Amino acid sequence: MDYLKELEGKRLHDHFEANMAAKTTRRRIFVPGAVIVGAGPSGLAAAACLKEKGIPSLILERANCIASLWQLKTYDRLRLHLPKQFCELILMPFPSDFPTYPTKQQFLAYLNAYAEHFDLKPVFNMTVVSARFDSRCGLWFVKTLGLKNEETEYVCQWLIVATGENAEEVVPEFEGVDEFGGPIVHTSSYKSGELFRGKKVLVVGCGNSGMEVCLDLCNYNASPSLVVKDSVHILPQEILGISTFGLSIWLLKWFPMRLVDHFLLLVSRLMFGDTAQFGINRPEHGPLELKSMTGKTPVLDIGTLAKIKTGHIRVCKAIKQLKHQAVEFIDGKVENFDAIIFATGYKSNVTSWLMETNMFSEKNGLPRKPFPNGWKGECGLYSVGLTQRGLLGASLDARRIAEDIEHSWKAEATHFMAFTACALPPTPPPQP
Ligand SMILES: Cc1cc2nc3c(=O)[nH]c(=O)nc-3n(C[C@H](O)[C@H](O)[C@H](O)COP(=O)(O)OP(=O)(O)OC[C@H]3O[C@@H](n4cnc5c(N)ncnc54)[C@H](O)[C@@H]3O)c2cc1C
Ligand SMILES: NC(=O)C1=CN([C@@H]2O[C@H](COP(=O)(O)OP(=O)(O)OC[C@H]3O[C@@H](n4cnc5c(N)ncnc54)[C@H](OP(=O)(O)O)[C@@H]3O)[C@@H](O)[C@H]2O)C=CC1
Ligand SMILES: O=C(O)C(=O)Cc1c[nH]c2ccccc12
Repeated sequence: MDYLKELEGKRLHDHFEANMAAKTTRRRIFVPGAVIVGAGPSGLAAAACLKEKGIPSLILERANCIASLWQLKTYDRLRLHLPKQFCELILMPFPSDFPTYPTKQQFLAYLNAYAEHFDLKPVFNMTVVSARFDSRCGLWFVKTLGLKNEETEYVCQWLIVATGENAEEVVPEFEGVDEFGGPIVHTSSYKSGELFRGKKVLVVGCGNSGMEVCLDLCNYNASPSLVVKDSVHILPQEILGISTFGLSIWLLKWFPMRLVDHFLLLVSRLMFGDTAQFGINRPEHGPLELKSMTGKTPVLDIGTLAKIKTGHIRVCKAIKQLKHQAVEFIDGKVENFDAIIFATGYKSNVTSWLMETNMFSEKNGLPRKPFPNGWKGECGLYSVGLTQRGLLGASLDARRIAEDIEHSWKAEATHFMAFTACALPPTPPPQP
């Protein structure tokens, strides 16, 4: 009994101490210019565009480095899957000796050079937990927690959301997860197939991550199986040496999307055959139409399909439930597996911290207005890199945001000059 009392007393004391610590460290900082949430490629591009126009900004980043998605949550053999000209950030090209599809290390070196060139110094380990607009003073109040839960409130006129479409992992729930017994990981913590040599691995999800992880597993002599729940478009990364993405953009200048989709599907059929014969059905809508309607990115094949054709990667139906070291599929088949890798994608986290309901959809945390208009909200709120158009889309957003802020920045500077000119005493006439 005494022990319980002592425990309760200690709990109250700890609670009091923690509260005091948090209270004593609470700070409020006024930021001239914009606060940017997220130091990924989008946040960096926005800050660079503002800097170029002489507008100050402060980037708040929850991780301890820039581009944390690329640095901490991607596998070793990752390369950009679009050619470099579609992935460089605005205002600074890739070095000319970069290959067409830069490696993850090259892309990170470029991003570090970018931050250095524009002298961007994000505040790291600073997680934004809420942001609200106060209409009485016309300012944003951005609350953050540091590593020791210390609270800081940043106050600013412009708020730029750059937290990405991949802010949180999506991990579906299945009956029997606790029974499985083997490793279960998300692709964000997968580095290479080394740990899975000789193992039977089930990869759940057939987006670009799932497809590329399967290929990597093959290269390490693991035996991957791939869950294709519904359907997916697989396109060649290049058509006769020309990037499929580049070719599509060019064709879209001349032809309607449906026709370009027909072309892409025809060429894919010629190059791959009918993917349905390997258990991979194509969606009802064409690849570009589906991308623009739902944001679902087609898979750009870098060799996975060949491994499916040779049987090195097996295709499975959706999962019904997990069992001890085994998985039951909806077609009734039960198969043994040593490990499961969820390649089930990511989601935005904006609605969890932004106290504003107009600009972002509750459903997916992305701007309600479709591309190219999703970058601007109300009351000085902006978003960059959330229009499902990859790095190219982020650069476009960053440019528009900086141009927009520049208008009010200039207007205010003129206002301020006029105000100081009136408020200051007149200059005394020169002495003879
Ligand atoms: C494996 C992979 C490969 C890709 N390859 C390509 C490609 O080849 N070409 C292409 O165009 N696109 C590609 N993409 C799309 C991808 O969205 C972009 O590459 C890019 O990373 C997007 O940049 P971003 O800054 O918008 O988001 P992110 O890179 O995700 O950066 C967002 C940052 O915000 C931070 N953050 C999130 N929440 C908070 C918070 N509450 N407080 C503070 N900070 C926060 C995160 O820690 C992160 O550092 C790829 C994506 C993945 C996952
Ligand atoms: N080399 C590169 O440049 C690479 C780029 N990327 C990019 O990164 C982003 C994220 O890609 P990725 O991680 O693949 O995520 P995606 O969201 O693109 O794909 C997730 C996949 O998981 C499937 N899925 C979701 N839930 C389940 C479930 N319960 N059972 C079975 N399958 C499920 C989805 O199917 P459905 O849609 O039917 O629900 C979808 O096929 C994309 O933009 C992608 O293009 C990724 C890897 C490499
Ligand atoms: O979102 C991604 O993963 C990208 O790489 C960018 C992208 C934008 N539109 C596309 C259409 C086809 C393939 C990739 C993209």
